[in-house]
Amino acid sequence: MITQDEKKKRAAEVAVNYIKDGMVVGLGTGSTVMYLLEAIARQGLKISGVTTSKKTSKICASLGIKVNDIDNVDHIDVTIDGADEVDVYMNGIKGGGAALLMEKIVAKNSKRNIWIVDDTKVHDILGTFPLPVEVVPYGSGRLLKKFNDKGLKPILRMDKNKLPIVTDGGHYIIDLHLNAIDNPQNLAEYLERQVGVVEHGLFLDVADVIIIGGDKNIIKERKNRMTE
Ligand SMILES: O=C[C@H](O)[C@H](O)[C@H](O)COP(=O)(O)O
Repeated sequence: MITQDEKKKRAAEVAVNYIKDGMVVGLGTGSTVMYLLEAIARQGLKISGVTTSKKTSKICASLGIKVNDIDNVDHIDVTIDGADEVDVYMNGIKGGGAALLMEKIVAKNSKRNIWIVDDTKVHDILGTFPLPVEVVPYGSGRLLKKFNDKGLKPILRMDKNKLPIVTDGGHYIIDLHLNAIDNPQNLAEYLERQVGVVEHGLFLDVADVIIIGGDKNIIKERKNRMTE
């Protein structure tokens, strides 16, 4: 049996083959993406990276990976990112590392999105992983109450000093402990209607390819991507 870290690494090692010299590549956030960044640096790939968090920018700087501002590139060829949970429809939950806002902006501006996960993250229905919702600090207490009244089991995410964690965008994160999300589309639409919600971690119809690292790697490809 291989470890979860080894599975993440395997997925990242497959994903790096989708990158070619000269590409503009969206670079996700998290421990799985860390393996990807190491592989990009090791192979000396000449890419222009568009990062999804301060953390990823910092790692790129330390590994010598060139980074460009999202507003200074005219397209993003492919974005490779991790995910916290994926379902059989290739939808997912992201934001466990509080980077969901920039991740969604980069993903939505990419020609192709590839996710790299280990096989422990694949479930029939989303919701095992608490759903992160990024909110404006002002009035976040009202949103907590509203979500609680609706039975969404919200918890404000805290740091080790018991202070609300603050995202790169200056917002808070409320995690919804739902266990099972029967209708992700409905929940996404409800959250998008709430004033004070900046973004949520439901990434529906975003991934074109999911590389699942495990004893045997699995590659899933979306056949018909819905366009907006
Ligand atoms: O906010 C963080 C991101 O959505 C990550 O991609 C996600 O949490 C997966 O991270 P990891 O690869 O560390 O499990």
